[in-house]
Amino acid sequence: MNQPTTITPRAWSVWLVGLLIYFVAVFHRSSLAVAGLAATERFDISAAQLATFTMLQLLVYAGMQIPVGLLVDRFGSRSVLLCGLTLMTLAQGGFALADSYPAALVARVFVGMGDAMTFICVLRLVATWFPTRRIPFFTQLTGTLGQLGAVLAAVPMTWALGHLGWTKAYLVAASLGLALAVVVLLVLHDTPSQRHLRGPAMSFPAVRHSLASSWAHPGTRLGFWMHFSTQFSATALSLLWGYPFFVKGEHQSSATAGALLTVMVLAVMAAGPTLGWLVGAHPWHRSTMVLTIVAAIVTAWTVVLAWPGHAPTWMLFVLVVVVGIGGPASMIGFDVGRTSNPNERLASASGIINQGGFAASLVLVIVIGLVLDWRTPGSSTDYTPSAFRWAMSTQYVIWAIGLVQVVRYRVKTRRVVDRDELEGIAVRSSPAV
Ligand SMILES: N[C@@H](Cc1c[nH]cn1)C(=O)NCC(=O)O
Repeated sequence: MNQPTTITPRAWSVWLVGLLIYFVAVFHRSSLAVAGLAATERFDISAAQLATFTMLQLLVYAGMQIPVGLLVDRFGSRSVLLCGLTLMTLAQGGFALADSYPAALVARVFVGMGDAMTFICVLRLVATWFPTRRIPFFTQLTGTLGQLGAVLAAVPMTWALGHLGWTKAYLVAASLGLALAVVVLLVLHDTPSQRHLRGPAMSFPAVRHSLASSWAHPGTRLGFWMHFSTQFSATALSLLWGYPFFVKGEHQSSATAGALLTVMVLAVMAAGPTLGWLVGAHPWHRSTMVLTIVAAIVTAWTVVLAWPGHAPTWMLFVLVVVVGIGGPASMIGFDVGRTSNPNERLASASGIINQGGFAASLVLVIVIGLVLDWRTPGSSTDYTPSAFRWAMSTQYVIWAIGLVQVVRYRVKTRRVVDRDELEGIAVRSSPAV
């Protein structure tokens, strides 16, 4: 399959449809964040049971990445995207109608599964439909614009829950998927010349060989550890702990806590395209960019956590901007995976890499909860600033592991990658290393 040399109108339409589906997936994934109070009342559950929704979703998402990557390499993006969209739509419909906690948990598991089938498919479409030198930019743009789904989940969903009630609000959300499925059927082709791209049949030895070959390349491991090190802080803050940390740990008002989380999304928007351009122009320095960004995140957290009393509001804004940049920085991992694997292993390599950040986020979300409970007397959830300081400091362990691994695999990858060839990739057409 030849790489296109220009961006055709069909490439734009395929990308827009893929982006819309990813946007809807981020919307569904985040749609519980503003419904916490309504959920505790509807299902009569505690804060810990509410947090279980988020953990379960992250667990399913991370656990599905490798199987989904293999499915995309075997059946193509179009088929897997349709399957994911159908799952998300049905599951969100089920969540709308669920009236017990177990039923709601089952629905969230399937939302997580459908969500897990989205991003890797879109990455594969970008890598197939766009000229090689444009891939890093459009990959970043996809990740960045998709995050707007979280904004849609915050504002209109709050309105819908207040005005339409739980069932109607979630049913309307679910119906987005029906319209999109029709668009996928009409518009989306796996490649410029094929509606469906089918890879070789999957036998157990073939799957094992393909995964082992991807993992054996130090570039795939470098991508994994890059993704692992960069995004967990932003994910843990945006999905669960940001609001309580700012309000209870840093004595900010609810309005300021909301503004801080919104600014984090704006930082993602601003940083994504810039990083996409930088990665396309300087592929040899991708790991240096990641190391610099992680160092900045660690520094910002250290200033906030070491500040006597609670940190000033301006410093918290600096924190969310720097932490937010970690989201787009994690996308650099996919680019390293792309230039380290042949096309037929691209999606499964992306699946391996995508596990990194979500596994780290899941561990952090759980550990923060455990440390908060440990540092708070009795069974109260009235967490103190000191308890939050302990809990947030656990991130240092994850950063330390991630940074050591990024440095190790950067050295190993640079040994097997030819710099001229890699930088040539930015202007020629065939991914090689
Ligand atoms: N790091 C995210 C994407 C991102 C881009 N900018 C901020 N976040 C990622 O890995 N995404 C996968 C997904 O399914 O969302």
